[in-house]
Amino acid sequence: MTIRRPDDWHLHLRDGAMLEAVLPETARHFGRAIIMPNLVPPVVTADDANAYRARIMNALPAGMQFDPLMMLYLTEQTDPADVVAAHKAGLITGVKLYPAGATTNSASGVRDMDKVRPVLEAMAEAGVPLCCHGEVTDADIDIFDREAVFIDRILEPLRRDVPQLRVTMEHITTSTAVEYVRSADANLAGSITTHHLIINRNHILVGGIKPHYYCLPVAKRESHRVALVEAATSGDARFFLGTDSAPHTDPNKEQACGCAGVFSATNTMSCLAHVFEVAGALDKLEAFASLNGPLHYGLPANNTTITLTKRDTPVGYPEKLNTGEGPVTLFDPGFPLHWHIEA
Ligand SMILES: NC(=O)N[C@@H](CC(=O)O)C(=O)O
Ligand SMILES: [Zn+2]
Ligand SMILES: [Zn+2]
Repeated sequence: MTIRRPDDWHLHLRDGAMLEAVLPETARHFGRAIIMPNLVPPVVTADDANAYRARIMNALPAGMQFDPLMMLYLTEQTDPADVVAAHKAGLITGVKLYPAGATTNSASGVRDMDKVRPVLEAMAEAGVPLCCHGEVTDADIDIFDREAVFIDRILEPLRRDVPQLRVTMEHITTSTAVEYVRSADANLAGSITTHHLIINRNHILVGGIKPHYYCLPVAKRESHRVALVEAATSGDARFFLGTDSAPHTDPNKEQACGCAGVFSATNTMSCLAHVFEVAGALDKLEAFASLNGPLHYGLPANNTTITLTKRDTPVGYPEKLNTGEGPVTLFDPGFPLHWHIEA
């Protein structure tokens, strides 16, 4: 099966030795990716984004083609003029909202949505997309409810007050989010990860705790996974791939307080072909991975292709990627992957 080259609309490349190790894993199959700005310190200004982009291009092995789409990390100090100018100059694709404390390296994120209202209004006016980590952080809200409460308390009021803002609810994990995106106008889209199409919370918790399946938002019960598969394989243009491939070294995952994040860049396309085949929707894979994302961000689809071939012999993906910072365990879907990718 040959499809347009896919893009990844939510990717963590990190920096330094980790960046060098993980970048080829994405660039091998993907044409572009939205690069998450949650470095330490975060990517908050156009200058930061420019410098980070240069480090990424510098780490790209000779002969590989890849276009990193840069994001700014929204803080309560973000200057609306800097954001609008950076977007106009083509330096950034959008701005990322992390509710403070919601996930990895989100301490500089937003505590009070009123403080960022001027930036969001300027973005709506200038057509700058907003990407959201859609979870509230209130201590009294159960971790399995944090996405649904984000819709009620943050996203719906924001979209009512600033309806022209183009929003992606990223890495959605619930049928509530699927329904919310379906019920909205074209200014709202939902990205879905590879792992949330494959695992539910049992994978994390049954038979011993599995740190390599722990990510945020945390995987929910099976009925939510089924809703995500239905959305992804439906062909509905408002749903597209954002892998949220988020490498952490094994020592950082396998400990009493382990980091959140699943690393799936290497085998994502084989996993997706499997999921779409099981759903009887291989003909919708191209829309989900290669067409719907560019449509939402107002970009053309890639003009090169990749070919996926199903073989009797499974693909021999390694269990771990060795990086200069230590080993990173690759997402294990729990079944053999027979779809081979030729880029
Ligand atoms: N998804 C995760 O569990 N972790 C991401 C952050 C994020 O996307 O929320 C990371 O940076 O490690
Ligand atoms: Zn997130
Ligand atoms: Zn992420």
